[in-house]
This record gives sequence, structure tokens and C-alpha cells, in this order.
Amino acid sequence: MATDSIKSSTLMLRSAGRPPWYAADGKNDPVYMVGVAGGSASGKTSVARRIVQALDVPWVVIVSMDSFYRKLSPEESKQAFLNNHDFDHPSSYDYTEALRCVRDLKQGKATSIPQYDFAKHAPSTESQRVYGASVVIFEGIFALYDPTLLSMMDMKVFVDTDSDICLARRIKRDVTERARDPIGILQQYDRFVKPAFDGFVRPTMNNADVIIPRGLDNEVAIDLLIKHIQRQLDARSQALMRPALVRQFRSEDDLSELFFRVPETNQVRAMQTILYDATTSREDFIFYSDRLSRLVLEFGLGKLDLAPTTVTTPMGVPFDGYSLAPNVTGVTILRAGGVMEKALHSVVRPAHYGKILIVGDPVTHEPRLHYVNLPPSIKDGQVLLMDSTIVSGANALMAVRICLDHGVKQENILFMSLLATPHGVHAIQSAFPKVKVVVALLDSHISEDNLLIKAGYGIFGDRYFGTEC
Ligand SMILES: Nc1ncnc2c1ncn2[C@@H]1O[C@H](COP(=O)(O)OP(=O)(O)O)[C@@H](O)[C@H]1O
Ligand SMILES: O=c1ccn([C@@H]2O[C@H](COP(=O)(O)O)[C@@H](O)[C@H]2O)c(=O)[nH]1
Repeated sequence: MATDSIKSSTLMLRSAGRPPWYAADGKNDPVYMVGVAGGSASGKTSVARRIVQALDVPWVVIVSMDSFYRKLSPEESKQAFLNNHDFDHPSSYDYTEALRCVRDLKQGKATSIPQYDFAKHAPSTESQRVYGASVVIFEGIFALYDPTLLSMMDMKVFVDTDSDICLARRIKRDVTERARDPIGILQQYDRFVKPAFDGFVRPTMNNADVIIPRGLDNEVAIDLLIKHIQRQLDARSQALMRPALVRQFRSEDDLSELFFRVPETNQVRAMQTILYDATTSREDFIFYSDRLSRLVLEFGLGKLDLAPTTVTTPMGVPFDGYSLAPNVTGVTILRAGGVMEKALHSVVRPAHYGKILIVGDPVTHEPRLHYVNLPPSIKDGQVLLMDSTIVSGANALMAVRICLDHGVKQENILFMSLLATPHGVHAIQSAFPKVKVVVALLDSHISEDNLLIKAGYGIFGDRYFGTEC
């Protein structure tokens, strides 16, 4: 687990709006990249976070340059603990590794970002897997230093905060967050931090498009910056004849021919009524969601490509039919997608199974990947990806991306869900146009926080597993 001294790159989600990995169809809707440089403790991270909060864009990644500090030799490490190592020279960073990560993200791909532990002056053993983004913010003292990195940036920002204020903040932060002592901090500051700022960091101000005096305190400058980025993003969407970044209402008419909905018979409507009814007992809720799961699975399996085959009947007559898909992997997106597993076992065999656990951050609602277990054979066959509900589509998008990362072809993915919003399905289809989506019920009423289908069945997992508060 990350400790406080490990500053991680954070993936933030606005759950409405344009889907992430918009360029996944290869039609190049480039990722927007912002570089944020400035002295140590000038407020780079704080400004980057403010931009994320204000941008109404679904996926923004903040990549901290600290992730790319070079590993120290034992002697260098010893000196670092004596405050005698220069972490503020440009050569202390691994630009090749930084370029690898930034280039991946700039191309809309997933990447692994190393994590750095300030208390140990060493990279942590963990890295963070980041699954693509619409906007990447690259922040660090040398964010505007390397020419190749600069050439990938759409906007370059320099945070210019008075050095006394930076020092005061650095002392406070390094004592509380980076396990340092004040005397050592001052020694390191005099010996390395200040001279390097004057000699290497401040000159990169010349590479900036925008200079923000006083960092986060300069609300006017930050507001202008955010508005500019928003305008740029909207202009790009329009130029590509793509939907604007703002959230748009979607209807079934907006969905492609690879969207399939279980025919709405009276039986289906009755099951929907039971699941929507707040007074339904847990026993009934489980029974009818299992039944609906079987229905959507049977219906969805009808969309799989099957190979023709000929068998001989007991009467010795040849019969031309199909062989059931030989290599199918059923992948459930936990927790709520797990409810479809029972139905999967009852209708598909033999199948391989996989699980992906995605948990929404309680504050930002960003989906966080906690666990992936997919069989190696997944890449060669068809994949039934299952979640009980698709609302914003964020979890589904992350899950599809993970499958693609494991070598699955887009056209081999069949996403199945019990209840979806047209908005969420549209998000999947925009990002991954070859993925088939099969749902039992479609409902366009989304709650204000974009997390629940208003008229729907509440939090599916809680009702099914009996974990309602
Ligand atoms: N405008 C501000 N007012 C007060 N504290 C601030 C302000 N901006 C940043 N800080 C604090 O200063 C410290 C360093 O800020 P941070 O944004 O992490 O700087 P950097 O990323 O440039 O090192 C953090 O503890 C942060 O909370
Ligand atoms: O092991 C380390 C690595 C870096 N530092 C100092 O950190 C700052 C850069 O981080 P900011 O968040 O931009 O302040 C840099 O000035 C290094 O001196 C460190 O002390 N130990």
C-alpha cells in the first residue's frame, strides 16, 4: 500500500461527459497534455488538482515527475539521508522512462507509472497502472525542461511563487509528509534546491505559455487557464465532428447497430417492475435478477460468431449446424457484475472465467482498479464482459481497456448488462465502436451525481448481496 511519503499519480474521473480513450478507434482525437513546472512547493500539484476539479472532462491523469527520479546507488542513498544528494539537478531524472509513460498516455494508451517514496529517497516497489485519459497533466520542477516532452505538450504552465513562501511550505510539507527534519531540509535547500532553481528551473519559465504568479492564490489566472483549456478541448471535438465535452442527453437512437436490447415483453417489464420496487424482498430481488441475467445471457450469446459444423444424426443423416463458440471467457466486473456469474455458469460451458474488481473512489467517484485476474487464453477467443449496470460507462470503459491490454480484439468483446443508460452505452460505443453491447433494460434517468439510474433499482450490489445501510 502507498504510504503518505509516496506521491502517486492520480487518475481522476468526472463520471459524465466524453468517454476516456476516445481515440481508441484509431481516429485520432488527441489527448490534451498540460505541463506544469515551477519551484519545489510552489504549488504545482495544487494547481494541477484545481484544473482537474474545474474541467468537466471525464478522465484526467496527473503524472508527477517525482515518479521518474533515478534509483540511487548505495553510496548516493547514504548521502541522501545526510541531505547531501542533489535531487534538483536535471540529471536526477530518468527522462527515458518519463517519455515512455507520457508517450503512451498521449497516444491514449494505458501505462504503468513508477511510484516514488520520498521518505526512502527511492522508487517504491509498486507502480500504478493508468488506463488512458482525455487530459494528461505532467507536473514537476523540470516539467518544462526536456525538449521531447515539451514537444508533446499542448499547454505549458509555470507556477511562479515567491521563494520564501516556497521554502516555508516545503519545510512544513517535508516534515509532515516526507519524514524529514527542518535542519536537514534547510541544508539541502541552501546547497542544492535554491541554486538549482536559479540555474535550471527558473530559466524554463521561458518555455511557458502561461505564468501563474502566486500559484493557487491566483484565482483569476487559474480561471482563465481552465477556460482556455476547455475551449481548446471543445474546439477539438467540433473539428472532429465529435460530441462536445459537456454531458449530452442520449437516446436509444444514438446507439449503433452493435447495441442489442432484450425484446421488451410483458414478462421483462414485470421483472423490471419487481427490481425497481423499493419494497421487493431480497429473496425476490435475487430470484428475478438471476432470471433476468439468464435472459440477457441467452439473448447475448445469440450475437456471438459461431463456426458452421456438420454432424451425423443417430439415423446416419448429416446435419448442418453450428458449434458453440469453443473459446469463450466470461469476465465479471466485481462487485455487482458478480451477480451474473451464476447465470453464466448455467448457460455457457465450457468457459474460462476472469474477474476485474473496480471500485469507485468515495469522493471523486473515479473508478479504481483493484484486482485483475484474466486467463491467458482470453486473447484468442470471445469475451463476455458483464456488469449489472452501466450508468456513466466509466467502469465498463476501464474493463474493456483492460481486456484490450490483455490482447483481446475489440470485435471479440460482448458487453452484457441488466440495466443501462443510453448515455453509458454511447460512451462505450464511441470509445470502442466494435464492441457489442447487450442489455436487458434501458433507462435514461440518471441522478444528479451521475451514479444511479433514478427510476432504477438503486445500488444493485447492495440489494443483491444484502449490504444496504
Ligand atoms: N496557495 C496556497 N496556500 C497555502 N498552502 C498552499 C498553497 N499552495 C500549496 N500549498 C501547500 O504547499 C505545499 C506544497 O504545495 P504543492 O502543490 O504540493 O507544491 P509542488 O507540487 O509545487 O511541490 C502543500 O502542502 C500544499 O498544500
Ligand atoms: O528523494 C528525494 C527526492 C526529491 N526530493 C526533493 O523534492 C523536490 C521535488 O518535489 P516537489 O514536489 O516538486 O517539491 C526537489 O526539490 C527535491 O529536492 C527530496 O528531497 N528527496
